[in-house]
Amino acid sequence: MILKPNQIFGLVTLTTSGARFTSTATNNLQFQSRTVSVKMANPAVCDSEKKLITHVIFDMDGLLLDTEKFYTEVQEIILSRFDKTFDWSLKAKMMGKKAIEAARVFVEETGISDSLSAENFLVERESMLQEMFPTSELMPGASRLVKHLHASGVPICVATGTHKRHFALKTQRHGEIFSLMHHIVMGDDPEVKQGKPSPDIFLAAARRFDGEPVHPSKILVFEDAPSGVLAAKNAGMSVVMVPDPRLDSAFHETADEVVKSLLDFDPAEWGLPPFTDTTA
Ligand SMILES: O=P(O)(O)OC[C@H](O)CO
Ligand SMILES: [Mg+2]
Repeated sequence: MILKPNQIFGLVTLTTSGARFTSTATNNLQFQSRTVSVKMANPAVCDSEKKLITHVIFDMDGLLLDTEKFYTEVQEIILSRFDKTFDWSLKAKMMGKKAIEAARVFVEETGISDSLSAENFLVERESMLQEMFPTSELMPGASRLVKHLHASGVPICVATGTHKRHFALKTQRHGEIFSLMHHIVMGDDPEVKQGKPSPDIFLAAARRFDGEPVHPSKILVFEDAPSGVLAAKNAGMSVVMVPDPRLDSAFHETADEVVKSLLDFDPAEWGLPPFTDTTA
């Protein structure tokens, strides 16, 4: 069964047939201290289609860079002012989105919009984020995978909901990795009319590769956020999800593959050049 983009603008639950996932031996992945059941429920991509992958698009926050924790921390601080707590069901609705879109979700879902507008929420969190972002670290396996794909001649790029100013702060210690990207599309790009789960950003990223237009079925996206996984599927692309272990496993079901870390991704299973090293 092939999903059409307009079938999956919301979260879908599909059957498990034909699905593949990376785990130890069963469909239970051990994530730190708790076990999360991982059902690969999207049969949209079969094994023969996987071998068609020629191009790769990386998400950034929470996927290449360990930056989602900064947003979580700041949002916890702001909510505590209202005697409220920040939880992962709200986090799941915010992550991956453009700043103003996530901000609207935040103030509305927590019921504080009468006291704090989305715009003022962004102002309030800005100074804290500006201090945190320059300390950003790479996620495990990010450097190895990016360097491998680049060295193998696979065209790679970044599609991130973050805007230009924050991108510069987050990546200032990681110029080497980001310089390997063919291009980088950010949330404030004029072609990105709507943030994830709209396919805008991934379609814009696909258009900017060199050469003939790349068909979405030849593109593999790496994402950590539910909205990002949906955006990739809405763009007609394949997607490997690397979710935070605290995210509800129901969000895994839209992805074509779920891995607990980029270290567990095997390029050869997607027809991409295999790793030749044994180190991570
Ligand atoms: O996950 P990204 O890279 O699209 O970034 C989105 C926001 O900046 C953070 O959730
Ligand atoms: Mg992300």
